[in-house]
Amino acid sequence: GDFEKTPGWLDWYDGPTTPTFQLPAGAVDAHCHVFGPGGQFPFAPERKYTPCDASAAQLFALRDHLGFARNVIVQATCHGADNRALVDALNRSEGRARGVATVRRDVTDAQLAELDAAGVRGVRFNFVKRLVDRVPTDSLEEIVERITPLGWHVVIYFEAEDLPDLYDFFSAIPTDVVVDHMGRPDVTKDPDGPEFDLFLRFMRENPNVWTKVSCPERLSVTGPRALDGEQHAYTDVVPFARRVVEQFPDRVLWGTDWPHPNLKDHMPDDGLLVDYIPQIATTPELQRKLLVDNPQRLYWPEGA
Ligand SMILES: O=C(O)/C=C(\C=C(/O)C(=O)O)C(=O)O
Repeated sequence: GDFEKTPGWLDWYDGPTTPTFQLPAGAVDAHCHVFGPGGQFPFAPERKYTPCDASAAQLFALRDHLGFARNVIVQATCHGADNRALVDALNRSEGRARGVATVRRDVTDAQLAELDAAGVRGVRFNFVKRLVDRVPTDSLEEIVERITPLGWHVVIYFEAEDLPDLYDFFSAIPTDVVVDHMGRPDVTKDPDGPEFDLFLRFMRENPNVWTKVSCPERLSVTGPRALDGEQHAYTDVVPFARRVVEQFPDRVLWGTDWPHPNLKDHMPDDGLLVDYIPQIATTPELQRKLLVDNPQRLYWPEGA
């Protein structure tokens, strides 16, 4: 059916510039989504927003335009635990995409096997209250038990204020754990202050924990322009992301987050977002780890 977009919805940026920054060969966009198309893959009744359509073909066209070789496609909450759009995109990717799904505790072994065969390599646990209703921890623990034999990992999306309460639960997850967007730090705080140090301590104490250093456009308070007018500079986010890349160079990932759900005040040009990367990964070696080696090790461990 036709789905009315959430009022004020910002569609993804049409006609992104060609990045100035030359992505290294084999670069992976390790965090992106597909939405519907709603006529073919209906959005979930329990969703908390209704997006525009954003197809696999459009995602792969952006991949090629920006110079990425591969994608990791993450199930968006607007599709709930209905992973059909994700599986369809993986099937269309000719082996160039892997997936992170959303499952419920009653998922069957056959369904897990089907997701694994399509290229799913992890599940996502979302704790952002504006996106999902809270899932009881015992359900999540049961899902972890079910996916561990598959060699899958757990992607977690939470807000920094919730990390203290979730710290022990996250630290007990036995698989690899990938944090979306650094756990959304409050970038008005001191990057060397106690709030961000809790996240850095979480990474120090748990060598199985990785993080995406993506989505400056979600975290920035100063906005896309630097004082000198440079676009997509997100200068208040850079110190946080640089610290993570330099302290944990082998456990960081990056993604465009296309098609950028729930942005309110501006829609980034994905070409300029790619140009942001050298500000947070400042050497070719760090860029290769962030964009090639790390996502390859986690999502294509079998090799190229
Ligand atoms: O795309 C992101 O990573 C961020 C958001 C949304 C989702 O992840 C989703 O709906 O699955 C958000 O902060 O609204």
